[in-house]
Amino acid sequence: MLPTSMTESAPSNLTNPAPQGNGQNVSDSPVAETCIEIANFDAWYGAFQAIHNLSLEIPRNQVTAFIGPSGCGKSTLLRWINRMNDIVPTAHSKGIMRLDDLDILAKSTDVVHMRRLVGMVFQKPNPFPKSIFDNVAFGPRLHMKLRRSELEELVEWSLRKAAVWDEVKDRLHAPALGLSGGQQQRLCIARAIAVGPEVLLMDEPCSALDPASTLAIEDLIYELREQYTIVMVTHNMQQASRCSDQTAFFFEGQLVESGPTDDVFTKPKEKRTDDYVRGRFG
Ligand SMILES: Nc1ncnc2c1ncn2[C@@H]1O[C@H](COP(=O)(O)OP(=O)(O)OP(=O)(O)O)[C@@H](O)[C@H]1O
Repeated sequence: MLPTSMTESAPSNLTNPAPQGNGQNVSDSPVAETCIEIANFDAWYGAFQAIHNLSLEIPRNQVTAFIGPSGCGKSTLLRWINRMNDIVPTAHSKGIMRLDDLDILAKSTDVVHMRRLVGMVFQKPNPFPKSIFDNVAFGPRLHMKLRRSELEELVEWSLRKAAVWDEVKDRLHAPALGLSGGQQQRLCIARAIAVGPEVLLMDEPCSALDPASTLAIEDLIYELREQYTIVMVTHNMQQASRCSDQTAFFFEGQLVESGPTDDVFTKPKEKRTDDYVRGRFG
């Protein structure tokens, strides 16, 4: 059973602080609905093709892990899902990438709006050099018109959801950079969910953390999928098997196979997957 803080719904009078999808938990539904559709997707850096004709459906309210050896294109794909590669001048792509009805790759898509729907958490926690409160309030101040009391309510809701409220509630106006690495990463998750995303992208979110903080973030990821669709890049096979529902294995810019995590780990269809998950290369 989830702790109270994780089951509370968002403050009712706020503008879209909760996920903007249908909020349906996949465990109530026999067939997972697709949240992100990727079809015939190719991506390049200049003339170098980093992703080849990749098609994948990412189910709603599940954790999907991207695994594969270094340089196989996991981060490239993740970064296209919220157009982070727009800032890389040589990066270009073609194919289909949709979040529900939103065409992620279309030039006409409002990237600021899209990034509200698709939040990102990075390898190294990257709080702003501001207070804990101001980190979480940053997005809502930019996107929502809230009264002070509403903003305070939303900051508390987000910090509770990210399972860090109890540790920071007495020092909300202290610098975020004074928190431990694990607390900073949970703060970054709170900052990401404060604007009401549907999807959380996580690029090796635990790689800079100690084992105890890693377990805390893994528990959090698993619980957050009740409300968000999560896509996580990880090099840690135990982590993928502990906290993902679906796993996609990439090799040299291609998707080798994807499916329920148990199947990919215990009865993979492809020999390359079997070799990788058993640690024979990588
Ligand atoms: N900004 C860039 N400019 C040029 N090439 C890039 C750039 N970013 C990534 N690449 C190349 O694209 C390929 C895929 O890289 P990517 O970072 O997506 O792999 P990855 O699977 O996430 O690797 P890792 O697990 O090491 O993070 C690699 O060959 C990489 O060198």
